[in-house]
Amino acid sequence: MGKFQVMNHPLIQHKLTIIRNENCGTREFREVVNEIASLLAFEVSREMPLEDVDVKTPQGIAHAKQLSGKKVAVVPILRAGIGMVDGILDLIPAAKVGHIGMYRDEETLQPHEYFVKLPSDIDKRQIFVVDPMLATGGSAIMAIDALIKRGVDESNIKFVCLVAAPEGVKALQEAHGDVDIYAAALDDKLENGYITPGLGDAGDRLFGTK
Ligand SMILES: O=P(O)(O)OC[C@H]1O[C@H](OP(=O)(O)OP(=O)(O)O)[C@H](O)[C@@H]1O
Ligand SMILES: O=c1cc[nH]c(=O)[nH]1
Ligand SMILES: [Mg+2]
Repeated sequence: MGKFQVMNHPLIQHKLTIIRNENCGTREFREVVNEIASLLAFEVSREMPLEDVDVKTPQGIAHAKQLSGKKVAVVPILRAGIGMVDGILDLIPAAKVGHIGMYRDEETLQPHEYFVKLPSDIDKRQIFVVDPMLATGGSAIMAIDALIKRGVDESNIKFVCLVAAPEGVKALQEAHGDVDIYAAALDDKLENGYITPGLGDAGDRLFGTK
């Protein structure tokens, strides 16, 4: 069973407070989302496997460590997930980036897939699916369905978000039990499909629409 973890690092919590504020403008929102994404990637990457390696320094041989696990792919769920990509690439610059386009019907809250473009070796990579918001869970579930359809094993997927609703966590765990879920916060509830208190519409706040 995959785990659900709230990342309580003080810098993550402080920065999340900044973007929750309704007076935080587009420029600052965009900047701080990337900063939080970096910090989340730092925390999540603690679990990456290492192997021993000897390296010749100017002074001798160091018995050192290097990453030994799968190469990484970051897969943002469009649009809002794009806001987290640069922050993660700052930390894992060699990662490839796939995109899954998904919009939620405002009436039914059902997700609709409109774009999928992934690295050709996606099934061999450690995947971080990123989206600031896990609300009903529909978009995350459908995005992960799209990866599984292309040969990805659920256990190679980590879902990283900023704010999660209890309803979304439950739905995602029920649909994809082996996916680990990481969030900066677990909020109270959904109201009319929006996470409450949440931070509003992440896509609109990132891109200055509406
Ligand atoms: O868990 P869910 O109930 O599926 O809701 C979460 C989704 O809703 C938002 O995207 P939206 O559909 O607003 O599209 P956008 O990113 O293009 O703004 C958000 O970025 C998630 O993708
Ligand atoms: O609260 C929410 C729910 C879904 N999508 C958002 O951007 N915000
Ligand atoms: Mg979306």
